[in-house]
Amino acid sequence: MEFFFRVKTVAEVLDIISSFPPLPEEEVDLSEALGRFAAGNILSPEDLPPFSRSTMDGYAVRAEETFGAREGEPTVLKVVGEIPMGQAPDFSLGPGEAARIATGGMLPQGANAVVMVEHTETIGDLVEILRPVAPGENVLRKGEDISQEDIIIKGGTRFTPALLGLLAGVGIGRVQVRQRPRVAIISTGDELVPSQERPAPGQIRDINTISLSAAIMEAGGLALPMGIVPDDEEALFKAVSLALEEAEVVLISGGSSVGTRDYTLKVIERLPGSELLCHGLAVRPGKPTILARVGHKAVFGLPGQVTSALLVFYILVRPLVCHLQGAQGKELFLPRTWARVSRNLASAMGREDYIRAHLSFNEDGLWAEPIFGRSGLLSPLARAQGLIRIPQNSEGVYQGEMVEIFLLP
Ligand SMILES: Nc1nc2c(c(=O)[nH]1)N[C@H]1C(S)=C(S)[C@@H](COP(=O)(O)OP(=O)(O)OC[C@H]3O[C@@H](n4cnc5c(N)ncnc54)[C@H](O)[C@@H]3O)O[C@H]1N2
Ligand code: MOO
Repeated sequence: MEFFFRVKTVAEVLDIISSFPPLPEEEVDLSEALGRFAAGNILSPEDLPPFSRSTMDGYAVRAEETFGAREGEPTVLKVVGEIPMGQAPDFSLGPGEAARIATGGMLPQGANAVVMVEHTETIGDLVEILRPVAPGENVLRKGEDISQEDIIIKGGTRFTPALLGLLAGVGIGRVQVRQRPRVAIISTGDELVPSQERPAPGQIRDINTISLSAAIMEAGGLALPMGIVPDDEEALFKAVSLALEEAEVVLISGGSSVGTRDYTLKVIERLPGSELLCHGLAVRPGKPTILARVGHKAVFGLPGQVTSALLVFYILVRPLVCHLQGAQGKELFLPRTWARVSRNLASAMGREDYIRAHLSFNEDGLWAEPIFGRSGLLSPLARAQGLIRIPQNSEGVYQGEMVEIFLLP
């Protein structure tokens, strides 16, 4: 029997993944850009805010004139007008003058600070300033949020709600992104029935199609579920060939191991122009992972075990789906943090371990409590908020040691 003859490390496979060409660019509305990646740096065409604005309701003043003001010894200024919202003031502030202003109002020429209304007393057309303000106090300077020519977002970075807001704020309505990769999912196994159907004895419902589809969408890809294929080499060959016409990435769930009914490897090797890049990954769980290149497209054989399939997705497929969309650097991976581990964990040298973990805070910071369970069980993963990564060159970690955590979507 042929065993895993090309066990590769996660780092090696990630390196291979970076050699797939990113997809072509397209332009989309801001409303469609959330979670996608900027194709290049975006520079601001203007200042935000475009003029200096008050951050408080009160009086626009010349800060220097308020120095030394206090209750009993106020600075008295003449109120020369009120600044209407949404309009530029049609006057400037001279010495000894103040103007009523609302939060967000445009500072008049001559003013450089705002005194909050609760620190003033009005007497007719005069205002007593009861506390001093420093220059710039209670004011958002023109260009303080973003200056013209500032880089708002770097190429390869994911659009977040706040970044989209900044782009809207400087009048950018459309952005360049890379196309969403289409990712086909083929579930294999004679025992599988569609999840809406009632399984007969010996059958189980197809879980991986839905969990992988959701993971693909979370990563910004377009999920193409191709249905269930029986343990039959010809049927699988046909399904994979069809999937390769439709998608840039094909996931075959199940049949990746070394059993007599595991046809994934045979089928991949038969695909015209296919190049086997990895059969066997130095990771637990997920060892029987396959990756091949067919032209510019990637075909993964994912382990059928429900947790292994999703974990390998997060470790390898998600970075590819992000890379194809132009993601760079840490944007390729799930967000990472560090936590103390709540118990000793053993690991074997030469392989990375990913352990599901419950995350919680106490007075020492973030703690990761491992959740154990075989890879055929899904609820330990469903209960986890993170994955502890034990690197390849480690024999394990001691209770209280800091460990790297991937935060689960
Ligand atoms: N002799 C050995 N046997 C196995 C090894 C090994 O090294 N030597 N590795 C084990 C590991 S680890 C894994 S992981 C599995 C991987 O097996 P396959 O990728 O060939 O997957 P299947 O055999 O088709 O399925 C495994 C398991 O998962 C269930 N499954 C599959 N697809 C789905 C689905 N879409 N929804 C729900 N459940 C699914 C399937 O019924 C099996 O129970 O191999 C081990 N064996
Ligand atoms: O390596 Mo398997 O993927 O443990 O279940």
